[in-house]
Amino acid sequence: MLSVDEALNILLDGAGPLGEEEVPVGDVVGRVLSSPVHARLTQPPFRASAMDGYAVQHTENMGAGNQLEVIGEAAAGAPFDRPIGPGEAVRIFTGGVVPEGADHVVIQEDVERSGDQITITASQPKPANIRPAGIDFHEGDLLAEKGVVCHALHPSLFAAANLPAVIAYRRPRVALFANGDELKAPGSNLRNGEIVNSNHYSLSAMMKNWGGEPHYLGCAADDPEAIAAVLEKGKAFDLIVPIGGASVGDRDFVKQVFRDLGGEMLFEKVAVKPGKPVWHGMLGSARVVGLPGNPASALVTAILFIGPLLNRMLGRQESFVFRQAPLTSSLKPNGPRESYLRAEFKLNEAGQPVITPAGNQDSSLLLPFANSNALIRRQPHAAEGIPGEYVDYLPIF
Ligand SMILES: Nc1nc2c(c(=O)[nH]1)N[C@H]1C(S)=C(S)[C@@H](COP(=O)(O)OP(=O)(O)OC[C@H]3O[C@@H](n4cnc5c(N)ncnc54)[C@H](O)[C@@H]3O)O[C@H]1N2
Ligand code: MOO
Repeated sequence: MLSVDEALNILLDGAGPLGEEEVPVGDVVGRVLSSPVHARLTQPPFRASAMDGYAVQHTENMGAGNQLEVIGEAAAGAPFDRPIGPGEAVRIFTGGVVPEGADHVVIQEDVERSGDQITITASQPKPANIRPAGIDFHEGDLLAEKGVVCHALHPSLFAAANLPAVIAYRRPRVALFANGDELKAPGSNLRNGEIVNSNHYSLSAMMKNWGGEPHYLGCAADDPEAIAAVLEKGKAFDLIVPIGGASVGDRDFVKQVFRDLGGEMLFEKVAVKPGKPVWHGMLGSARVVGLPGNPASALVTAILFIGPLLNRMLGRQESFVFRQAPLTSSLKPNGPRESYLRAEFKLNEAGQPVITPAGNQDSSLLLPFANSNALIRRQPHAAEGIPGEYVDYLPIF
């Protein structure tokens, strides 16, 4: 059986970005830039007042008792269009254009005004309260590199640089479908043997977080024709993710139908626990990653395989960064598969990082997974783990 690394190498071989598109700045959060973004203007575009007050020419020993004549007003968006000279002042507001000739703004708290006369009431030791043009960035400056994943600060940064849109990699379109006669929608009256169809909800949420565009194509019955129909639909997508029917049961038809449709199988099993039946192939131009039906198996294999694949399809190269923390409880010796244990990472009462594996690691369980924020990685045949021993873990959620 392939190791996780061997399977990842096959899966990621040849995977790369899918194309580019223009994205309005308001929608860039989570998108990956496909080219560097440069400022289209200098910000601020002019010398701007940082305070409400009076723009003046600063003089040595300027301070209490100095009188100046107010010759006009400069509000934000409405500049005063003449230069000012010694002894003159222009009423100015925060964000207003500082008139030519002025190099200082006396804040209004330091001034008494009487008609068009102001008298300064406090020492003004040096020129202040003016933001030079371009203090934030200049036209042409690099705002964000190619490959950056935009976060909540980028929309305002790009907008402030006068950019209505930027160019990002197209999001991979993912078709996912469930299959199984026993699966019913949430809220159904379940008969004996039926369970709720739940995997695609969290899988879709994770794929969205990884930058993909998930489309749920529904739940196919355990019937080759139904599965063929949904796989055919999936061919129009970048990635097809069948959920369940991956194993060896008589009614696990997905892989057989995939082959009958001309699919090329690239691997069928991985030495990983949970998730051994995860499989991968090509159907036309669509990549296919088949996930096992057990919920924890589906979600762990999605983290291990679909996350990195979407990352590559978005032009990114990063791989997992494992961290280390000491165990709070013991672990049984590991079997022959690389294992990923649902676990909670936290700081203990002494403020030290610790990690606690969930008590039950059965691959059908969702509740302990939902209460976890990490996966502990155990190598094949790892010896018993003892409390205090450092283990590798992958932060999730
Ligand atoms: N003889 C063997 N039996 C099994 C093997 C094996 O190697 N030999 N592998 C086991 C492993 S490991 C796993 S994992 C499971 C996975 O099997 P399948 O991918 O074929 O999954 P199903 O049989 O379709 O379903 C398994 C389980 O999960 C439930 N399920 C399926 N889809 C959903 C869904 N969308 N939402 C919620 N729950 C779902 C399904 O009802 C079953 O209970 O096979 C072992 N067997
Ligand atoms: O690998 Mo299965 O996912 O062990 O239950």
